[in-house]
Amino acid sequence: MTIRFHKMQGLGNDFVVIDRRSQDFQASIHNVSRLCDRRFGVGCDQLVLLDAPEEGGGDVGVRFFNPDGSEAGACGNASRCVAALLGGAPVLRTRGGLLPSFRTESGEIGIDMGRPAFDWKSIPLACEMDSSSLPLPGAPAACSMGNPHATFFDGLERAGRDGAALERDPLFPERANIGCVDILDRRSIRLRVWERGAGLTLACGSGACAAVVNGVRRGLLDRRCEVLMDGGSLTIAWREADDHVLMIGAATHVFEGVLSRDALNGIDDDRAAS
Ligand SMILES: N[C@H](CCC[C@H](N)C(=O)O)C(=O)O
Repeated sequence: MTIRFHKMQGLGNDFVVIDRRSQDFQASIHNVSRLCDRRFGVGCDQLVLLDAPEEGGGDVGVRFFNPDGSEAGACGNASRCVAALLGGAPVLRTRGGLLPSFRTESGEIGIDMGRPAFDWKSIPLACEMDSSSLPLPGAPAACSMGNPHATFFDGLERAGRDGAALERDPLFPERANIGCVDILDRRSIRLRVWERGAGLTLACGSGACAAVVNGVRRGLLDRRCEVLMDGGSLTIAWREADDHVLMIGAATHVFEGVLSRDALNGIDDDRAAS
């Protein structure tokens, strides 16, 4: 038995996409971590599963899993890859909500990432507090884009230096993605993200959305920004009319593959992640 997959990347943030509308795949913690492993499996920053939309609406159900087996409610770069893979302008049903997609004249892919959330219970944070400035060194701002993000505005270095500890700070009961910003001007920033359950990546789409939103909240950025990351750049616009965040950037299909189920041994592992 084998499993067909697509390998895709958005600004070097790379994904394995498995369409479960035509084949079985159980997203056990073991299977996810083995498949994401760059030596024992295919290797990727996140595993992306496509399912029938069912009652949730949208054209396709999309779920995102980190290499540690944890599930993420949002994944911006992977959402653009799924939209590119399916063609047209599909509406993705994610745990973070329904995400419409579109294609620009230049061939880039846009995703409406919906509204950010700032209240402590939605992010979530450990207790009630002002999420625009957390009681941590560097006073980050926090928000949810369907997944939790903390954004620091004092340079890129913290991501690699303190990301692992900050991801698991008790302030974040579901952990957090840690974004570190170097402001170039009000309409352009550099960003590096230590991703929850994945570590440093070359780019983070939901992290780019969170960085712009948090920068606007802090009076540091305009609502439309170019976000430059190690793997490439995204255009982010936080629309005033409806509070939605639009993300536009590249998405690339790298190859199609066939995975031997032997590679996953324990495929029917009963520790199902979902
Ligand atoms: N690479 C993704 C973010 C993954 C978020 C995941 N690490 C989480 O647990 O929230 C992106 O482009 O938005």
